[in-house]
Amino acid sequence: MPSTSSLHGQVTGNASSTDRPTMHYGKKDVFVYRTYAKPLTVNKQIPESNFQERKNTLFGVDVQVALHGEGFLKNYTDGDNSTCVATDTMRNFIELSGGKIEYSTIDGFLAETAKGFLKQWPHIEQVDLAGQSVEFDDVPVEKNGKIENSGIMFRPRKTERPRASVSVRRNGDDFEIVNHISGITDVHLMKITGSSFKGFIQDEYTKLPEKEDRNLFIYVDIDWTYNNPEDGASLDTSNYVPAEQIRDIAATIFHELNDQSIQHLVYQIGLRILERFPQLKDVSYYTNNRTLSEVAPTDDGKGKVYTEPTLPYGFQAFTVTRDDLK
Ligand SMILES: O=c1[nH]c(=O)c2[nH]c(=O)[nH]c2[nH]1
Repeated sequence: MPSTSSLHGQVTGNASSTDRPTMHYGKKDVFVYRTYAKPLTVNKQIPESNFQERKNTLFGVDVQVALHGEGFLKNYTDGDNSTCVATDTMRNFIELSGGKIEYSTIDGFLAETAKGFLKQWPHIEQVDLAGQSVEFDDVPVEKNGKIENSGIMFRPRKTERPRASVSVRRNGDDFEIVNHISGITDVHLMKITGSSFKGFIQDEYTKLPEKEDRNLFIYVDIDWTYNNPEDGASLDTSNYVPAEQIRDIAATIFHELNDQSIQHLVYQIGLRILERFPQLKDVSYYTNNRTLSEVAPTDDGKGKVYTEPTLPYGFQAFTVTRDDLK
């Protein structure tokens, strides 16, 4: 089950031509930080977002790699390491790749790095790479009487981190992207009014009261795929959909919809995303319900006092596809 803290896209699956579907190995938590990477600029303005540019002055990513190939079998069966690429070597390769490629997205960095692995070691059949952004915000400081972004000083941020995963497979002399998912993790949004939850099954197990109006606090991970994986995973970003625009669509729909449940909300967000971006194939969610527990109304009658919700938390998973738009 995915969690809000896990790396995107588990690097598993049957990719080898052997009949050993689980044979793969690699390294996780390879951190790459690059200063002065290429900026990502917006391709299409949408009404829900004023996002213009991801400057990438400090680009950080937490990478996971896995290699597949029949050539690795003898490492297991014979203790013969002659084909073994040490996982420490993989780590070095990824870190150095961070400075060799002109990428502006995690997706582009991962896809090009995967191709680099296939070029460097001819017995590798497939490379899976997953990466989750390590986000830094430019810190506003006083400069000549005005508050402006520092440009050289940053503070880390734990939420709203773009992520991607790609699998690149050798196909003769060529390389083929066989899987690509783009996403954003840990979008945390709370709406203090304008959400309800009622009409659910009432039986001898039901304790939850119906709510005509509740606060709704969700942690959501959103992932999307492209009709053509090259649009999302190449260094040319002219058809790329920035995670910031997806995040802003989610917030706008949450704001404007009188949602009947989290299920109702995520479906509407998915429809809007697919409407705005025809190059996308589908949008998937994993939500976590962190709705605050109500303690009491305030004495002045204007507000309410809440406290943290207690375990366990509910979750929802759903994929909206182009068929849902019809
Ligand atoms: O939006 C919600 N969906 C549910 O399925 C659910 N179940 C629950 O207890 N609270 C909620 N809220």
